[in-house]
Parts: sequence; C-alpha cells; structure tokens
Amino acid sequence: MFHRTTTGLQRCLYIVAVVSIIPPSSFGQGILTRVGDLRHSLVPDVGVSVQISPSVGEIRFPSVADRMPVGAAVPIPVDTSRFVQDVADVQLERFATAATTNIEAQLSQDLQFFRNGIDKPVSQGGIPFGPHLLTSQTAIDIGKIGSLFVDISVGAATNLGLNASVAGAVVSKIGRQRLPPQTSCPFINVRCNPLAKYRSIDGSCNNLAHGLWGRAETPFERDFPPMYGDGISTPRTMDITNVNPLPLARVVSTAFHQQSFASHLMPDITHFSMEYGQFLSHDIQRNALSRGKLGQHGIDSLCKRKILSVSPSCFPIEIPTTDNYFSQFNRTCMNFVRAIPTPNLQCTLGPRQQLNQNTHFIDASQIYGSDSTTSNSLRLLSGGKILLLSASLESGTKLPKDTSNTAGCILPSSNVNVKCFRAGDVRANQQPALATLHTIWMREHNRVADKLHLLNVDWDDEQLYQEARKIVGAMLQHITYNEYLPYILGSQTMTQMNLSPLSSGYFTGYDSNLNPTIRNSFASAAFRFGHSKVHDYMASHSSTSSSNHLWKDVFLKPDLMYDANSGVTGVARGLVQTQSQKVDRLMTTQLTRHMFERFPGTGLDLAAINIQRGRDHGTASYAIWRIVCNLSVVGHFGVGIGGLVDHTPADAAALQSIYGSVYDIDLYTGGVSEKPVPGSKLGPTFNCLVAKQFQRLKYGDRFFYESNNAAVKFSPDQLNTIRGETMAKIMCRNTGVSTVQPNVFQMQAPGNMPVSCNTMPDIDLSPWQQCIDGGWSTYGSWSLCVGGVKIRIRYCNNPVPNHCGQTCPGSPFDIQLCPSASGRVRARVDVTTLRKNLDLALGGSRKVLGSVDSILRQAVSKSSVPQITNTGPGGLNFNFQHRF
Ligand code: HEM
Ligand SMILES: [Ca+2]
Repeated sequence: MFHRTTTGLQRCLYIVAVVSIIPPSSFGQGILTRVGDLRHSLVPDVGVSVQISPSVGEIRFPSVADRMPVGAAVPIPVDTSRFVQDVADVQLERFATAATTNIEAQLSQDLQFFRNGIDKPVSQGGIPFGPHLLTSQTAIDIGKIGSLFVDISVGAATNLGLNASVAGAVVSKIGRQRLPPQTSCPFINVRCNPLAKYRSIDGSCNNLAHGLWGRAETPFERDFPPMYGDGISTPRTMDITNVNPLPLARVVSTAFHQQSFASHLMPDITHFSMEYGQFLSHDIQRNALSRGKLGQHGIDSLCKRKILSVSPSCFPIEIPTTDNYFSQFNRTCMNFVRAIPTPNLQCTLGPRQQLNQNTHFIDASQIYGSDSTTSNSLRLLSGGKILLLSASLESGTKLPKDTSNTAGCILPSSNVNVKCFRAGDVRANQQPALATLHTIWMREHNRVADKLHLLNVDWDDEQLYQEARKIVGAMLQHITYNEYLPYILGSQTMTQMNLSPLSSGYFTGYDSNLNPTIRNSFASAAFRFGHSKVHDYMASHSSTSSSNHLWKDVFLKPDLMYDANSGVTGVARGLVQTQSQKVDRLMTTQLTRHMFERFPGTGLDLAAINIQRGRDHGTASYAIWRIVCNLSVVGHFGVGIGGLVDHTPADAAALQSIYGSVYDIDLYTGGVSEKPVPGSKLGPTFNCLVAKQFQRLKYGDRFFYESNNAAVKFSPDQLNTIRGETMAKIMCRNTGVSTVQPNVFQMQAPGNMPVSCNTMPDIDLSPWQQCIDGGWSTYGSWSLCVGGVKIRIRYCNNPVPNHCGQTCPGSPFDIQLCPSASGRVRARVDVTTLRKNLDLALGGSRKVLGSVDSILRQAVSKSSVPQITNTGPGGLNFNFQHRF
C-alpha cells in the first residue's frame, strides 16, 4: 500500500509509530517508534523532548501484525503526493457531501434523544449525570461542525485504505494542505486591543498575536497525538495487539481503584486542599459533553443493545454480571456519553479533538463566567457587585438562585424557597463543598467592590466590577501558586519549574510564544488525581457539633447551604478540620458506586468514568506519557529496570492481572497509582503533566498577576497587597469561621495552629485609591488674558502624601486660550510646556499663590517659553503674541 522508497524525501512524510522490528521475546512482536518521530509529533512549546538512552535508541511497542508492516528497520516514507492526488478536491467534496447528510440525520435525532434518553436532567426523572451535561449552545454548535470534520477525516482515511496506526497522521498531513469543503471554521481570529487593561470575559486576546489561545469554547491542545480505535475518532477499545478488547473501565475500577479506607488519609493535607483543587479545575476546564444522537431509546436500552455504532455519542460503561456491587441490582451498564468532537483551532482535517467551554486561564471564570451572557446575568450592575442573595435565610449572603432549576438539582419538597445556585460555572451545584467555595469567593468580590467604591467614589459600576474582578483573579492565582501547588508538586518541582511567586518585584517571564491551552491529557487524566483525594464524607462543623455527610446524600442538593450552622461556615470549618485521602489508586465508594445516586443501585463510578473518558479522548496510554515526560521507558510489568519502576510491587502486580500489556494501561490508572515523588503528592508522570500545565498557565498568561506588562500590571504597592493574601484570610472574611490555621491547605500542626480571625488583618485596598485630583480645592476664577491665555488656579488642601507619594498630584493650573483678538499671525506655543514651567515656578509650594500674572511672568522668564512647537492633537496649540 505504501511507497517504500527512501528517495524523494521532500515529498514524503514519516508516519509516526510505524516502524517495526523483530522485538525482544518478552514483548512478542514489537514496533519501534523513532525518537525523532515522537519528538516531531510533540507540540513544540511544551519543552518536552523524548530522550532515550542511545543503547535503547528507540521506543518499543508490542506489534500489531495486521496494522503494521513487520520487518522494516527504517521509517516508512509515505508519498504524500499520492494522497494529495487521491484526496483531490472532488474527493473531499464527496466526503463532505456524504458527511453533511450523515450529520444532519444525526442532529435531527439529537433533541429527541435528549428528551427520551440518557441525559435527561434529574428534575425530569432521568438518571443523572449531574451538571456535567449542561453543555453550552455554543459548544453544541461547534460540535456539529466538529462532527462534520471527523466524518470527512474518516471518509478520507477509509477511501485511502489507511489503517488505524497511520490514519491520524496522514489525514492531518492532508488537512494541512487543504481545508475541507462545505465547512465553516468556528474559530475565527479576533482583533485585539493591546492597551486593554482587563482580561476579556471569554479569555480572548490574552495573547495579542494568537487571540484565540486560551479562549473559552476552544479545543484542548495535545502534547502527543491521540490514539483512537480507527486512528481518527472511535474510542480506544482494543488492546495494543488489536486482538483482545481492553479490560472494561468498570473492571479496572473495581479491581484497582476500590476502595479507599481510613488508613488512606493524608496526615498533613486538609480536605480543603481537595475542594480547592476542584474549584480551581472548574476555572480552567469544562469538557463539552455530547447531548446524544439517537431518538427512541433511553439509556438502558442503549446499553443493553450496545448500539454504539448507531449512536456514536453513546459509549456506555459496561458492568459485568459478576460486579461486586451493581450485580445485586442487575445493572449491566452505566450512563456515559462521549465528549463532543470539535475541529482543531486551525480547522484542518485530522483526528477528533475535544472542547473546553471555560477560559483556559486561571482568571476566576468559575466565579464570573466564561461568556458575556453569563457574566452579565450574574452582575448587580450597581457598585461593581455581583448578584448575591441577601442574608434572609442564613447569616451571610448566598449565590443567586437558579429559580428555574436549569442545573437539574434535587430540591426538597418541604421548602420551596430552597433552590440551587447560579455561578460562573454551572457545576457549582454539584455538591455543597464546591458551592461553599463559590460563595466565599463571590462574597469576597462584593467586599472588594464595596471597599474600592469607598476609596474611589467617582468610579462607575464597570470600573468597580473590573477592578474587583482583577483583584479577585489575582488572589486566586496567588493562592494557587503560593499555597495550593507547593503541597501538590513539592518545593523541588516548584523551584525547578520556576513556579513559586516572587517575594518582590515583577515577573518578567511572559512568553508570547507559549500556548497556555489546557492539555487534553491534563483534563482527561492528570488533574483528575484529585478524585483520589476525596474523603468518604463531607464534614460540616458548627461551633458546637459536627456532622459527617456521605457525599451520596448531598450530591446536587443545596439544602445544607441554607442552614446557618451547617451552611457555608459549617462546611468551611469541616473542610479545614478534616483530612484528604491520599493520592493513590484507591477512590472512595462514594464516588465509585454512589456518585449522583438517587436511590440504591443508580449511582455512577467516577474512576470508571475517568478511564472511559480517557479512551473516549483517544488519550495515549500511561507508558507513552512517561516517554513524553522524559521518564524511564516502561516495557514490562516488573518493578525493575525497564518496568513499572514508580509503582509498588503490589500495584504493579495488580496492574498485570488487569492489563495484557503495559502499553494498555490507561493514563489515569497508571498515573494516579505511582509512588509520590519525594516532597510531592503525585508520582513522576502526573507531577510532570500537572507542573507543565501550571507552568504554561503562568508563563503563557499575559495577565499573570505578577506581570510587568505595562498595560495590565499592578502598582508595586498593589502587588504587595495581593502577595499578603492567604486563603485563610479570605475564609475568615467571608464566613462565620472565627479561628483557623493560617495555612488552610495543611492540617493543624505546630507552626500551623489555629489563630483567631481577628489577628488576620482585612485587606488594605488603599493602593487602589486613584492618584488623581485628591485634595485639590475647586478652581478659582479665570485670570485676565495674559499673552493670549487665561489661567485659573486651585489649591492643595491635603498636605499628607497619598499612597502614590504625592500630596496633590497633577497641576494647580488650568490654562485656556483667550479668544483671538485680531487676525495677526501668531507663533505657536506649547501649552504643556507652559504648564510645566508654571508648575516649576510654583516649586511645589502649597502656599496661597500670588497673582496669576506674576506667577506667569516668573514661570515664563525662567524658561525658554515661548516655544514654537506643535503639541499635536487635542486642540492645545495656540498663538502666543505677548512676550514678557
Ligand atoms: C466530590 C468531589 C468531586 C466530584 C463529585 C467530581 C466529579 C467529577 C465528574 C462527574 C466529572 C466529569 C467526568 C467526565 O465525564 O469525564 C469530573 C471531571 C473532572 N474532575 Fe472532578 N470531581 C470531584 C473532585 C475533583 C477534584 C478534587 C479535582 C482535582 C483536584 C477534580 C478534577 C477534575 C477534572 C480535571 C475533571 C475533568 C474536567 C473537564 O475536563 O471537564 N475533580 N469530576
Ligand atoms: Ca478560566
């Protein structure tokens, strides 16, 4: 099928991962991937390079006889000219027409499917998938185009007879040369204003040259090409030999991820650290899930019939009849829909990609929204504040109510006033600990806005809102890099990757070539490490009593938030006083059996979902990511050299009993179970993937809070104020908590013992007091005309320097032209210079000024004025006829 020629390389493309060799016996047949090929396939900005010892030289994969030509020792060059010819316009046109018809048919079924089936909101009696299915209309629209791109790509691959291992690379290559016909690209570049002081709501124009980088509703980026069943779009369901099916996600979950128990608590890390991680994750990512593609059938019949081929968005998680929990309910499958497909940012053909509905940056978008409709709907439009409910039901304000219950919450029949909440991210209602963080931060916004208003009475709503938003976003970034990440990544990684905040001065490392976009592997696996940290219950501590709520009793239920004792304050107390579970292979059964459960047996399994999601995204297996991360190559299940060196023997053996090959291990499963790097809570693979993402989110964010960028930077005093902020202070200010340990991410311990909130000073926002016109009197009356100008003067009433180091910033003079008396030609005079000289003459004196005339004379005589200059636009030029 391929032209096996080594000549004409300029016309050739080396296919990734297709070189085969005679493998070592332990692998059966093997396929070698050239290091260069792998490196080539990496996104250049990630700074990851694949280095394998020269003695190995290549990466070894077990081989797939029917996929790969065996025996070639060099990469097989593919003559792209042939493909280009084959996929000439007329061909593509044909694929496009067929695909369009197909997509139209599928789409017409969407709505009915949604009504009848899998993803009915819980309020309508469906089996819930929680708020994760509240896919935005924009995402659905992009998904339609994404489906078209995928179908055209699949058509091209089929037509060319490409096998799965090369289809993605070849179609991408073709796609680079020609845009698919009949498609419109949803990613249209934007014009940016380099002087804009505030972040856009949707994250666009953060990077001035690449205005779409990091914008909401753009695809996740890849560090490594996806591995799909068909090379383009279908989930990875077969093992590396393409002979046996992969172990079922639920089977991996029951055999490997269950169940955590008390001894799996982390001694030093609070449950707050877990919850902050989820809150942060909701700032930077929200996968767009499909809303279904098939009418008539509910999820059960879909599962039973396994009609994936008819309903391509439905990818149910099968439950074996021997399941250790669900078998008692005769449950054979679990609700799962695929993430919607999206074109890549360049809108070229290629493998399926996934869409992030939120802004990729750490910009507090979970508080404010990632689109203007959401953010506007959350604004009070007065005093810069966000909508918050008044304190009628609980001490302290709450998030605005979602009165139509569009978030699909489970509401109590006993109290019609209890509703779910609205926030910048719809998942705020997933459970009360998350809603608590949302509430704390929304309250903080309004406190900041109020304080800013007191300092700057003339600021309008917009300026107050934007400045408060900027401050809150900066606090979130500071707390993330200063308090949260060090305990996750460890101080060594923080230092090596330059992630620690500075103690003074500005950060100058912004790199406009660095693409900050959230990586697919981070979203689909690595940052899900937090799921392993979730405790069995959510504690709520009042000042006198405490109660532990099993998660299954509080999922999607807002009731608790309305209780003065157990609400925001009680949950906050509980979070800082209980521990997280360890990051390890085990996950609480509250998440593996009971997630979003309505009655026994209807729950979901988050571990299985993580695995299934990875396969849905085509996420390459664990072993590949070790290579991307420059870690030792894994080739067997042993824990010695060349094996699972970062796993315990017991965990490695457990993996071996589940998977046929190390190249089948799902990234979530292999990564979360690694032994932690010393000082870190994560093993080396997740440590690498998480650290790299946070590096990009710092170095690729023009608005990073420590930035020295002139248009966006804080003043030195303002930055110091942000640097003094801690999560404990913010909690103290916005809840009824009265004592708390200074570092709420760590358990109480010597050096971190609880202190009274009174000892934590409120934020001092005086550096935000605007430095203009403070302390001036109103202007006196105009002078007579002197030399064609008239002058009026104001006096400084405020001898105390403000935070800008000035008493009365600005000039005491106001100068205007006198009406021209005659038509005489006059020399031009620079008013600015005149004003400067007048100021000079005044010598900073705040004494009552002498006569305008004498000052004017004095000023001008001391200088070279009148100058004959042109001050440019602004109408300040005038003719100066009188010489002193
Ligand atoms: C009680 C706590 C939590 C619950 C119930 C929960 C539940 C979920 C669910 C249902 C999903 C969607 C899965 C899918 O369809 O693929 C998800 C995704 C995710 N979760 Fe969690 N989670 C929790 C805590 C956390 C924590 C602590 C972290 C990180 C520190 C985290 C990180 C993520 C990430 C990165 C995703 C993927 C997000 C996306 O791309 O949209 N979660 N979680
Ligand atoms: Ca964001």
